[in-house]
Amino acid sequence: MSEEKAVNVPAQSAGATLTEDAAPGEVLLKVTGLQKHFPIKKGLLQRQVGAVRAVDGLDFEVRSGETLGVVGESGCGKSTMGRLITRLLEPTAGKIEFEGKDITHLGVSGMRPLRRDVQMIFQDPYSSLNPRHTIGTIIGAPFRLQGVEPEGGVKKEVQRLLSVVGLNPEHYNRYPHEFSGGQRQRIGIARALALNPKLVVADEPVSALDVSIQAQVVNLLDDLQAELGLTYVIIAHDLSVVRHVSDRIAVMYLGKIVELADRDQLYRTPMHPYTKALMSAVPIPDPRRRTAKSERILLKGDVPSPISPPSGCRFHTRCWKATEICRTTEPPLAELRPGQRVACHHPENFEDQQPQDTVLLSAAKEAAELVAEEVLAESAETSAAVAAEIAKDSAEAAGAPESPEVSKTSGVSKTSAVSKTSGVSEVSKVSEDSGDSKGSGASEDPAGSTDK
Ligand SMILES: Nc1ncnc2c1ncn2[C@@H]1O[C@H](COP(=O)(O)OP(=O)(O)OP(=O)(O)O)[C@@H](O)[C@H]1O
Repeated sequence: MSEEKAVNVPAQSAGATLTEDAAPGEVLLKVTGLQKHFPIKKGLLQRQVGAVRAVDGLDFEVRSGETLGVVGESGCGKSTMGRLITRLLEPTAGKIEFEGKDITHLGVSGMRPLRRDVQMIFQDPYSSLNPRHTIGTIIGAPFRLQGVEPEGGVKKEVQRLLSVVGLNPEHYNRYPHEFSGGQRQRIGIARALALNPKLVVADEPVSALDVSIQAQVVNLLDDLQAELGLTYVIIAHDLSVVRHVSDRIAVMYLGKIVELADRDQLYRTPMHPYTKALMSAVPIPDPRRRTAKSERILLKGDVPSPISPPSGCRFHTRCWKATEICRTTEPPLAELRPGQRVACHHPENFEDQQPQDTVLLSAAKEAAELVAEEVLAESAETSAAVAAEIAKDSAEAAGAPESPEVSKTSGVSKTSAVSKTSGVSEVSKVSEDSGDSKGSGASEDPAGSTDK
């Protein structure tokens, strides 16, 4: 029996309450200037000699009822961010507000009510469940810790939660090792839902699971959200998981958000070169498009160390568009389009923000060798087209005669975009065929039949 069957969510029992406080769309969580620097200590006196700048100034909001996806390469600070907003870690600086209340430095007693409202689902369903406890004990633990007595008793409520996540309530007395990976993650989800939270932070909830099981757990999370009005922050290392579940997506690079946009906008017109590179690594499911020679951007080298991140734009050491200003000046996370914020001097699919800066850094020239020529040509074309459209719009809005304005503005951007990119194209030779860069074996859930 596959787990698929189990993805139905029974109606809530009379005793259970739905999240009612924040109306859908209202800001539930607000993060401002959030930082976490882990000190590096050395010597007998344990003197601080530096710091790992895991999270280095995040600003974002999570609205009630939405799913915010957070993506980025390993080590960019996603998990640290998740632990900060659930207050499992103390921030170095910045502010976290939950339902309008400042929770940044709440103590143990102040945190008690918040522990009910904000829950976390962890990546590894094998190590996050105590092997010596029955699943009844594991899922019932939050009630005991919070001193909550659910209507009908803990056992009844745990059994209800088991059926909510698609597991057999009769398996209350079984141990974690008797379940498959997908089922264990369902147990983790049931535990997270026990206290009827408002915000659930899921840190790589499916990356430890087989591909076939991943979709089932993602569907379960989706169904639970619709049924219970949950708000999610879902952390993943690539875009293939979050693209199906997120309303908005934040792309992180070296402790910072480089792009934050509505999901569809991000997929249609990514603006940060790093987003574009991440997207080009996602396998294309459409077999007709698979055969076409698709552009794939291979980023050169590893993510730089968060102990001493690069100056200016942190991505400049791996970006094929980087110019001098990228090395010296950090671009702000600016809303260049409604619903799309990006931190880039030379964004994709948009007017160049620093058109006067056309000389490529040598690192950019090297990176360009890894970027397919088609990507560079397309990038120049779309940037020029968008620039022309923006110029046209603003000319129309100003009521000015169209042609002189348009030709002037688009001319500037077009020249800069083309010259910059054509400079790159000269050194770009590589054109990659599409192909899966990731993927674990798509084997069946070994113990799927223990479900029912
Ligand atoms: N407790 C800690 N002490 C020191 N450094 C830490 C600690 N926790 C995380 N880091 C460092 O902070 C940086 C960000 O780590 P984090 O786990 O948040 O990244 P991530 O994007 O979630 O990566 P992954 O997907 O591999 O978990 C990494 O360089 C990591 O080594």
